[in-house]
Amino acid sequence: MRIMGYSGGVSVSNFIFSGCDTVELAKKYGTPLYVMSEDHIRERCGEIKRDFINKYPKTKAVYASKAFLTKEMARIIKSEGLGMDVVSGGELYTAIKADFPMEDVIFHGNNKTKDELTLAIKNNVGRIVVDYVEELDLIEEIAKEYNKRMKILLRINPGLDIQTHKYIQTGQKDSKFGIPLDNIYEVLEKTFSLKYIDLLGFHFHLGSQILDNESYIMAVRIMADIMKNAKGKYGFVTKELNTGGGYGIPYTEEAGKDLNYFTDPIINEVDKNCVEYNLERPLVIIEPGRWIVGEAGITLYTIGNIKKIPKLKTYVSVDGGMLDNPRPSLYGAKYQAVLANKINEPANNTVTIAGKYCESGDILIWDLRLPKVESGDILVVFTTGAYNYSMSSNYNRIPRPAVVMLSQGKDRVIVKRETYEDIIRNDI
Ligand SMILES: Cc1ncc(COP(=O)(O)O)c(C=O)c1O
Ligand SMILES: N[C@@H](CCCC[NH3+])C(=O)O
Repeated sequence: MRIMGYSGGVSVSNFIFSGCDTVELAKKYGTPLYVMSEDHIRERCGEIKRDFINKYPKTKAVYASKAFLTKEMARIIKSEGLGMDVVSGGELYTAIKADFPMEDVIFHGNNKTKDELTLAIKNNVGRIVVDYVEELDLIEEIAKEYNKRMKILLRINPGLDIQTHKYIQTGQKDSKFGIPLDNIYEVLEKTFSLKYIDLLGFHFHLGSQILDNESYIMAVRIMADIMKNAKGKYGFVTKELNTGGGYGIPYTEEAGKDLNYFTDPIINEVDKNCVEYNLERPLVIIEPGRWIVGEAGITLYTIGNIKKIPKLKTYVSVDGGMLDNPRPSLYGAKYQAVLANKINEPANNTVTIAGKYCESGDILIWDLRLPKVESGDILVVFTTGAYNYSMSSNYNRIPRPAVVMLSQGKDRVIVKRETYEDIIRNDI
């Protein structure tokens, strides 16, 4: 695997991440502990600016905040000059509270509630991405009430089955997301009839953890066709084309991909089609989430129970599991890990890393090669920056871990560890 941003490499005996000793972090903050590298996040944002925004005219990048969002993360994204994609009232509220510029926020969702849309419209979010025709009426009604004209994009379902886990595909025809190709013109006509809605263009999102770039090329062709027809039929000029996110990252054996691998073919295909159809090239937007934060995160655990089943398996239990990282149990996702305090010892043993929750499916890693494991060792699981903290839960009434941010060898807490009091806070 590619260990990006793990600057500092390996010390004498402990694993160093982003310039900090992970065993010391575990001692200082306790475990389980989410650890994020601000240096890595900023490196990724830098790559986006260098190889996309500054390389091509009329481009914009927004961070898909569902991957990992806290107020501090919103401040980092703001300072990097990227926009933000939110998908719920809670994500939007976090952005508001972090003073994120609202004109740079794009609001998505396949079933946004009236309250959520009202919050978005009152706060002047930059774009609402409309997922279904009736949503137009709801936006029109609220926008009229607040006397605002809302800028929108239409989310098109391109009907493409891409290669990724079934649960994280979104652009296939049989999906809850987006307007089916067959309904586009009826939705367009409805949009043009509304007074408080300003249509800027189209959006697609194919899915997540995509490792090829062909799917994006195919989707752009489909969108170009829509842009051509919208111009031909209605004289509508597409000003913005949002090509979604989904760029895959290495978890175990996969090869890491630079941003260019995805974005160059997207831009080339948009340019090519616009020339061919005689269309003005729209602003091209990308929405990566995982690619920005996935490899920026690790999780630290302390090893407890070691259960050896003779001639079968060794279960090594950690003090976290499916609550802080539901991806293995949801998607069969695979992770790589090492013992932070035995980084130079040979990995001669095969063990299965189990969580501490009351579910047999609470397994973090099957058949992991590790040095001789002892209770008290610190396990580092890599690539947990995306869709771990953001998908964590309180099952079994267990408090969520803290999140520590590392920057240039210094650590700071950006989310406090939950307490038992937090768990019962809203109980009556
Ligand atoms: C609309 C939209 N944009 C962007 C993303 C970001 O996806 P990823 O984190 O895979 O880049 C998602 C999540 O899949 C999404 O639903
Ligand atoms: N939660 C998913 C990604 C879904 C992205 C949202 N459409 C994952 O962990 O891979």
